[in-house]
Amino acid sequence: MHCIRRPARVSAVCHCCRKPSEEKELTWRPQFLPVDHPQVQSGKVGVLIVNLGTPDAPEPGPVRRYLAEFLSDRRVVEIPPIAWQPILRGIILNTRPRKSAHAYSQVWTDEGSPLAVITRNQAEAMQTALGSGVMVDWAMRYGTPSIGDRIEALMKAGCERILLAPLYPQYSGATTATVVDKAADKLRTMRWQAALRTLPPYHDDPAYIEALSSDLNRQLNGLDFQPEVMLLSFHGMPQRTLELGDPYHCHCRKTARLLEAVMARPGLRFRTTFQSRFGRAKWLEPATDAVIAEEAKAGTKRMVIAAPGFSADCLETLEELAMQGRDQFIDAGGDKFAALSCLNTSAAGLEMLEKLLRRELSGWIND
Ligand SMILES: C=CC1=C(C)c2cc3[nH]c(cc4nc(cc5[nH]c(cc1n2)c(C)c5CCC(=O)O)C(CCC(=O)O)=C4C)c(C)c3C=C
Ligand SMILES: [Fe+2]
Ligand SMILES: [Fe+2]
Repeated sequence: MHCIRRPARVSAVCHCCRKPSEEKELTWRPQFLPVDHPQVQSGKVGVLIVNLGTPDAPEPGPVRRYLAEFLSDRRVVEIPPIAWQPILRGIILNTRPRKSAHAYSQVWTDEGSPLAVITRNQAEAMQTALGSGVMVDWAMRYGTPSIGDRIEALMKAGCERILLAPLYPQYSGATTATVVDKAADKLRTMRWQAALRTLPPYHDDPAYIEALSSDLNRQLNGLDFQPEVMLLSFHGMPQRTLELGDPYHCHCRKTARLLEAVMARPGLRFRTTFQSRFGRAKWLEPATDAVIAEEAKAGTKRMVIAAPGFSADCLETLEELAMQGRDQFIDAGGDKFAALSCLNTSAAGLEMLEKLLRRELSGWIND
């Protein structure tokens, strides 16, 4: 019998051929084993939490590098590279980095970009929650730390099984799928691959809806005004992706419908909108900025906005919604405005995340 899988172990001894990895430990090596047997660590389970990515600094150079990688992903911009790359290199990367760097500088923290800081904190909290039987790490799809490097690190630490957890509740080709592609690119280079599981979209998972409902209700109860309308603003996508069969739009709509029902706040109107339009193509509608202005012009005085599709606060929520959104609302005649936080490391958010991860780890770890 060659090999029986054993519980998690990181050993200096290969548990298959029982070859000690350190030459000095070779007290009993049978004659037939090769002397150059590599060091082996095995039997562990890893979780890799992934989010979109962010520049390394709020300056034009790092933002340019980040945007170049992000916007060259063919799942993000579905224009043939022969047409797109000249526009990207010739126009966008010469104009947008300066503007975006300024926006980033308004939300940057002492510890770094909010998206990276919060994602790291979520991973640390999951390490504590799941215990030492699992190794939890985090990565970014674009920029650093990269998915490939962190998969390699988990495997070097002995993880033979990895749960890849893109923190996108709503699936889209431009987010969830490209994370899986990137992980597969890394595995493609390996002789001995880890077994991979992926966290499915959780847009309608009762644990996610409950977590959102309880955390948003908690934040609403702490406001010093009673909002008339609550916008549920999701990141936009080109309209064409919906027509091509991407489920993202349906997932967003379903999250919004379930959330509104569970939040049960009579007297509060809910509207679903799509933000962060990029480029000239038609994007999903209605657009968040248009609805903010339309509401204020129609006489709405008190508005709150939440972004249920973002697991962590980032440029798009802290600058675009909380800062620009407020200005748009007040300039158009509104009076009171609040942008609510994402689930981040709230108690409700972490409890939900632990539940989802434990479920997907089922059979790999003891409950
Ligand atoms: C939550 C899901 C996201 C989807 C869907 C999404 C699609 C998408 N985004 C762009 C272009 C940009 N997005 C940018 C920032 C950004 N996008 C998401 C999430 C989704 N994007 C996040 C979490 C962030 C914030 C990153 C951060 O560092 O805080 C940016 C960069 C910022 C800027 O220059 O404005 C761009 C550009 C496209 C084209 C797209 C769908 C096809
Ligand atoms: Fe985006
Ligand atoms: Fe649908």
